[in-house]
Amino acid sequence: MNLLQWKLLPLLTVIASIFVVFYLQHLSENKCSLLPYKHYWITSKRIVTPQGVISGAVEINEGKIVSIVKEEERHGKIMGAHVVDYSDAVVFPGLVDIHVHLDDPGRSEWEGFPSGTKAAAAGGVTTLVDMPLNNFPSTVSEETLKLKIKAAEGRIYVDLGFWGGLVPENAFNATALERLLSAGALGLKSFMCPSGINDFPMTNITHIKEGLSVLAKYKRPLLVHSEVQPSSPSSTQLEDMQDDPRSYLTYLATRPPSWEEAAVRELLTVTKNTRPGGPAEGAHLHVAHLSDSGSTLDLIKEAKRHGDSVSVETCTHYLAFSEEDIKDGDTRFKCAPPIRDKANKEKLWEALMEGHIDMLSSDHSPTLPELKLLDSGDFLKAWGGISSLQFDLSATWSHAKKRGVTIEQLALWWSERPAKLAGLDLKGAIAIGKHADIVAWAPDEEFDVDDKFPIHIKHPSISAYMGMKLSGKVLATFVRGQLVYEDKHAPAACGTPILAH
Ligand SMILES: NC(=O)N[C@H]1NC(=O)NC1=O
Ligand SMILES: [Zn+2]
Ligand SMILES: [Zn+2]
Repeated sequence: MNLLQWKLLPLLTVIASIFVVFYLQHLSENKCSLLPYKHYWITSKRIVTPQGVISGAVEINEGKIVSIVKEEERHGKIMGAHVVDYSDAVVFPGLVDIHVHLDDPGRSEWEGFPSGTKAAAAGGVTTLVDMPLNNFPSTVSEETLKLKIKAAEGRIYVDLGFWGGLVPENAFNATALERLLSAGALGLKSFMCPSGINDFPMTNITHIKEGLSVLAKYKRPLLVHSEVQPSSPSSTQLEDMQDDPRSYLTYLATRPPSWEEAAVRELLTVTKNTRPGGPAEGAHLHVAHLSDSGSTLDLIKEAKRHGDSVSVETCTHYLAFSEEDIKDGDTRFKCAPPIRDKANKEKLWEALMEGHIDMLSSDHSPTLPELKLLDSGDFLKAWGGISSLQFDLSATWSHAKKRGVTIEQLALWWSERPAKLAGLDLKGAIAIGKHADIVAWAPDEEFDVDDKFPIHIKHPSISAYMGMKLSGKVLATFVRGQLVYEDKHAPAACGTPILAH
């Protein structure tokens, strides 16, 4: 018995210590990141900084960028340090997508925070700003914003900010708007036409004027869905209602460019107030998802020349597709304002490259596949909204590179300017002191978006990008220094809600 004890005891001690070591390792494992360290360097021959593309190294410590060195200055500096080398791949500021509908809480079966933010991480998008509608209840008060922040807790894989809603119910109630802004909404969003969601009613220009005067105090923007439905529909629109609802042209004719033009014309009567010395100085008006590159854009250019504080975004789908590509019945492409013809698309690209369109967004607005009515292909009844979030970067790059767009321009449109609009000082650039929000991607690598491709949005079948070949493959995504995606996601959802103060 004694002898047995003497033999067993050391064996038991060894087994126990193995367990202890494993347990401690497990405890110290950082579930937020696929990297085991917090202080390291990222190296690449193509690092995109606001001062240009450099070959060199970026030092990251405790979630922030602490130094950036060029190749020729690098020697010795990173000896003995942890290095993640991306060689020829592009090291780019993480994308800031200021226009997404994640539908959480309340309609998370449409998308939801976990799948939406996982798709973002897989696509190189490190910050999202969620729209106040399609979730339920709509985010139009301090209380409803708090519900959203609570729903995001422990369920987001990238950082997430929130727009509040400007609706008739709160537009004349400055106290309610102030409470919503004080609770952290980065700005407000309103619609000048029916939003498609009953609990988010449209605003008129008086509501918008009131909203701007409150926003001026907070120096935060108002984003507007700028389409106005004429009070009496034109004869062509009435005829079109009897046309084939499966035809894309039928749908296109129901929302002509004149809707966008009429909305912007009205908006510009109040943006005068945002000029220096004006009654709404400090407020800013942002035209969401411009599709019309004609008269609507001309009006915006003129307002900018006069010193109005205005900006405008267009979306990936207006740059990637045109009316000519859309097959009858393919309601995956239904959105508002609609995707117009090829000549319009080319003019949007020109306007971007000339600096008249300031930035890009996805307007990722998914729903349940049943509501896209893919079986009947009825463009008039199907849900309007494009599912694209994971392919923001690759889809824009695939088309941009054919037009001689530089990688620095892409960073301006997708990171720096949207971060600035949303007031996110620590986001949007690879620069010392900023959050280490970074995406490494291979600009020449092509891939097919098909059933074999890991798509993370909840309903891949309704994505407009299914079946496409894209270039610009995302290799790795870092949020505040945490490697959140590299072929797989980090185990834990460690994105943080971003609240304005
Ligand atoms: N409610 C909603 O998401 N609407 C969006 N969908 C779309 O195509 N345009 C929008 O504004
Ligand atoms: Zn909209
Ligand atoms: Zn939208």
